[in-house]
Amino acid sequence: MNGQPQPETWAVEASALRCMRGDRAVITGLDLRIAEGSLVGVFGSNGSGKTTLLQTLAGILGEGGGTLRLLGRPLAQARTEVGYVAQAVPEGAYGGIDARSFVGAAWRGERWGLGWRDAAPRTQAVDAALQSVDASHLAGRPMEALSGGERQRVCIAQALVNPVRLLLLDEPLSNLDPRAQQGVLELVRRLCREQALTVLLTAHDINPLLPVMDRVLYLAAGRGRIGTVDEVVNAASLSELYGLPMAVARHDGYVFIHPARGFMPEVSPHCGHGHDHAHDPLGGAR
Ligand SMILES: Nc1ncnc2c1ncn2[C@@H]1O[C@H](COP(=O)(O)OP(=O)(O)OP(=O)(O)O)[C@@H](O)[C@H]1O
Repeated sequence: MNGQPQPETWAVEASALRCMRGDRAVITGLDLRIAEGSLVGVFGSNGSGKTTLLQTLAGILGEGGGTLRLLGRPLAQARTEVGYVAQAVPEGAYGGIDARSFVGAAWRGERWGLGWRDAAPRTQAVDAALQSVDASHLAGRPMEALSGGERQRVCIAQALVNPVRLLLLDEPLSNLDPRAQQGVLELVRRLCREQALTVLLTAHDINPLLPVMDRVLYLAAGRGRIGTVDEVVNAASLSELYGLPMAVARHDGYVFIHPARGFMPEVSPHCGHGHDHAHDPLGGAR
């Protein structure tokens, strides 16, 4: 792509991948190659399968067919090097836990119980994870008392408490104001650069990601297309993907995507996630 040398090991390599919800294929055939250390924005209408894809890559949902390799290995062998941050949990779901305990709860030593021998490595891992997201000062604060942006940082720290190389973030920008969104994106960009971490990040609005992402993955109608913004986000490419005539307009550095004869609210730059998308004409694969 773009004449760039191709890496020997892809962070994500999928061919004809099917992603399932129960017995239903949400994504019917996805070809994907993502270079290590890249930041990929994952977009698509409500129900197009963004969460399903991330949960498949995280090994939470089983694959329904095709091939999938992560970090050069079959998913089962790479799983411990994959971190996943789910969509925001409802208020009150943290049960009074503080940020340090929240991060530490994911440390893999917890699985076998915490003996005195494990306490020091766990403390070190938690401190390092909080520090890597500039959240050391939040360690003693209850999760419930954090702002949305602070909480998102701590959630990312939790995913980094084990030595991961692929980080999957499901809508980390939702319900954040533009400044907090920018803070999270700068953090993610830095993690890619400094730790060679590969990040897939789902979002509804492409615009905040334009300055930071290396590749766009657009999902529609059970399929997906990956490339640079210019390669993917244009009328011809999206029309083919959706199977509908799509229009892409650029104005003042913003990108607007909508059906050529309609309205698709979730990709407006001002769209948050707090309103009803039920009339979205471009819902995912049926
Ligand atoms: N727990 C579930 N059980 C069964 N079907 C589900 C479940 N979660 C999602 N689905 C279905 O799978 C399809 C893909 O959903 P998914 O959440 O992956 O889409 P999405 O692109 O992340 O959507 P959104 O933008 O609304 O978060 C949808 O049709 C949805 O109804």
